[in-house]
Amino acid sequence: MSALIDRPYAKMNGLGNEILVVDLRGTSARVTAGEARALSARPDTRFDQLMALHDPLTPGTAGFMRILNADGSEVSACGNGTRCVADLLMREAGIDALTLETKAGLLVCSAGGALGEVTVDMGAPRFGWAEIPLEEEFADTRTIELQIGPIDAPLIHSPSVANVGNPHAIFWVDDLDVVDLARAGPMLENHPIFPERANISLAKVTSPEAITLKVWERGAGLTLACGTAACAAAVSAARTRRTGRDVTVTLPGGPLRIVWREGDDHILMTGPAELEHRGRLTAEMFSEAA
Ligand SMILES: N[C@@H](CCC[C@H](N)C(=O)O)C(=O)O
Repeated sequence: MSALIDRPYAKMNGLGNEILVVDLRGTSARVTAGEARALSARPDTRFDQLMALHDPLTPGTAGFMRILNADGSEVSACGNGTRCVADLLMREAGIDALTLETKAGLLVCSAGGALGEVTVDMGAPRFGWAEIPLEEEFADTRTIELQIGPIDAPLIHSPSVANVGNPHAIFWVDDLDVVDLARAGPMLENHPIFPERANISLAKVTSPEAITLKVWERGAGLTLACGTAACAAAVSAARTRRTGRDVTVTLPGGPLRIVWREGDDHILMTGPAELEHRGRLTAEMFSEAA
């Protein structure tokens, strides 16, 4: 019998990135990989990322978030999911700022930008090859040479890589449809250079303030938006002098504003969070969980 039965959930989205928030505060329950896959396979609880909300670990924070991808893998960061949880908790408490905690650290969140938008301080990016992590040493991760399959090699190559709480590879292109990301994504996500796999993006710089982006997410596949990919693309574009440090990143689901702040190097991500419906988890939802 699942320990999750009768726990409240909120089905949300951040620019179409499907987020399921499961409230486990006040319990010692933990979502297993099999339970996550079972929930993701259902139309009412389908998600790209599940945000399991636990009691705070650090005093002064609003909660600890365990993050699971649709394939059941646990990860350290999810930008769109963080905005969704922050929005839910700020509305619940009638406040306009709070701090959430993940395996990657503390995230300061505030109601900001346009009405209904949330800003998250995603912290400072990391660029060292071992921090991404990469399998072998690269002195400069602004551009790395990758051996890619014969079909895609002439079309996409030499990505920038960054860790913004999770690993990302950004391929710079003139045309976001130059390769079929649904086909190339799984091969690149599992490329031997990425020992923990990676999120894979195609990025087109359209002005010094604007990037368009398509993302193949590790553990979730093609999604309508990925907040951390937008952050990774923005900092990589600024590092390679393609843009300035304040950009709009437009994903299939819509735009995010990303500011890479001078001084402390922190990335500020601003965008919407939308509540679709609420419910309670039932035994039937886990009948086929492995
Ligand atoms: N959609 C998320 C990223 C979720 C985690 C990612 N798939 C990973 O495995 O690192 C976002 O909005 O950042």
